[in-house]
Amino acid sequence: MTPFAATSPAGIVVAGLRKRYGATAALDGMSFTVRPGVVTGFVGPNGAGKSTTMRVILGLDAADEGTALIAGQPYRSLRRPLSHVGSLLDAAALHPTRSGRNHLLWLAHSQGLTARRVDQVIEQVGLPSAARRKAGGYSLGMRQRLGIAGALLGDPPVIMLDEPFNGMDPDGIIWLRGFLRSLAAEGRAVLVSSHLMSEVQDAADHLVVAGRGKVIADAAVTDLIAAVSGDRVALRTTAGTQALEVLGAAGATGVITGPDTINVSGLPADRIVRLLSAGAVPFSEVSAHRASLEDVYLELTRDAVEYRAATPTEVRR
Ligand SMILES: Nc1ncnc2c1ncn2[C@@H]1O[C@H](COP(=O)(O)OP(=O)(O)OP(=O)(O)O)[C@@H](O)[C@H]1O
Repeated sequence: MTPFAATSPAGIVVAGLRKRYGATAALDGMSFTVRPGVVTGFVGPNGAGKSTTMRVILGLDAADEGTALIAGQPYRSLRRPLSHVGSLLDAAALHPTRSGRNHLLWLAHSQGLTARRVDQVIEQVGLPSAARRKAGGYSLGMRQRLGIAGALLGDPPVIMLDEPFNGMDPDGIIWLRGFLRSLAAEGRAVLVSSHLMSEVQDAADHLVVAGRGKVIADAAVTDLIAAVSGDRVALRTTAGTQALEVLGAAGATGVITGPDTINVSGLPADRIVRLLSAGAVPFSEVSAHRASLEDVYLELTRDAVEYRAATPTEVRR
């Protein structure tokens, strides 16, 4: 191994990418890192700059400013690129009269890879029964699987998939989540984009949330959920006034949300239980509020959505 290879960072490092298309700033300082052994979800509303970032990483588009490196090198200087990074950008980009297997053979031969490797990846993505049929007749879900097989051909340490859940049925989605996790468990750096948070749920360990060409959050999924959940605790009690008095005296604030429900902030759930018990205040439930990934996404992207349908009130105005 050369000293350069030994010291170059693994995975993907994107730093300060800027790109304009006329008046549109598609990328406005996009920066993040995709680490080995981790599935990084790349999410954000339509037009956030996810596809442009991926195209720049793959050298298909040039940035006006900034750098995008794979294992410390720009894509264009990688020798035998399929063995460094596997990608799926557009599942529809297929020769319709060629079979799925022939499509992969053509890709493999261009990189000095064997037919045996082609059959291995077909097996891995669950496509053996369809591999010899014309790709033009494939459903979008099957095209996604074929595209993922192509990304795996060179057994690369970095995998990058743009909207791979698109068009997949529920079984396919469950399969892909597990598959992405297994690729990361083998030590690969996996970047997967989606404009739907629900798709990357249970697949990504880390999230890069993009909006208007830059990163608006970059954190572990568990940290993001904790931050958006806040310290709210849901309390169910028939003695609301008494509960508010006891908890208020200990520094908490409460908002009555229903006939026997209160949202409490400022104290952890176990302390609330102890205080209510000590004050002989009856209660039937105390539960820490846990935000869903969907809540996290909506909270973070509220100001970054480029195309939002007018609400009925806005229409009436
Ligand atoms: N070739 C192009 N010519 C002009 N504008 C472009 C081009 N490619 C992207 N854009 C614009 O750049 C911005 C970012 O687009 P991009 O496709 O990267 O976003 P995205 O996050 O991938 O969105 P989506 O989820 O819709 O694919 C958008 O405003 C888009 O209209």
